Amino acid sequence: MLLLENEQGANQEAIDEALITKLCLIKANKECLIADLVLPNAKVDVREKWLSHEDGMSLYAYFYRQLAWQQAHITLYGKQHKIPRLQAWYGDPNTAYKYSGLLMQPLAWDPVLKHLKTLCEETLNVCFNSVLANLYRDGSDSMGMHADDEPELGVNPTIASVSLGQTRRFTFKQKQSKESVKIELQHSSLLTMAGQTQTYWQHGMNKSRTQTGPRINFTFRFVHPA
Ligand SMILES: O=C(O)CCC(=O)C(=O)O
Ligand SMILES: [Fe+2]
Repeated sequence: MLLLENEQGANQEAIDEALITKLCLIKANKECLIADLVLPNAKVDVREKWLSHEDGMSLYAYFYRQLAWQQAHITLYGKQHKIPRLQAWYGDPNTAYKYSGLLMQPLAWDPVLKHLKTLCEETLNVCFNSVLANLYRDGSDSMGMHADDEPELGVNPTIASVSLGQTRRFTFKQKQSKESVKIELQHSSLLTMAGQTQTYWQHGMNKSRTQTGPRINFTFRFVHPA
């Protein structure tokens, strides 16, 4: 019996190793179209079908199962609230990140997540050292309007945002005029926010009654070590 259990364990590990090797061979579509969003004082573009549909599905299934998803709490006016999504923060050892009063220590890179980072770096010619992973379990999970403008991201950060799973509507809102622009973030797409986007605009994702399937999003960043 013990032997059988050991054998099964070894087998499972072999499968995982093979799967990781396969996922680390995924390539991004170098020819995909780049659509620029027309937002004043911002630099935002979207690459739809940046990954093939099938590769995106395989990555989605792996990350859903494999990442250390947690439901964090934030404290607002002295009261604790569960944030309406699951999150995980991965990065190089010196990339602790403060977010809504939470100090998040990075988890060590998962090999497939590190590969996805490399694909973003190759596409954009930018270095990243950390990523916030978000899992929106259904349409009632969301992210409030915010700018990724923490000092540790530096001036005019480039942020690469990869979407897998359910398409969700994403909103940009100009900080001063409150003008808003909505786009649909599709499975396997890459959205890039750069230049002065975080200075002049907020972004976020409302709850949805129609877009109810689960979605995973990664925002790759470069955190300047403290
Ligand atoms: O889920 C998304 O598309 C956006 C996530 C985001 O804005 C963030 O992680 O800062
Ligand atoms: Fe953000």
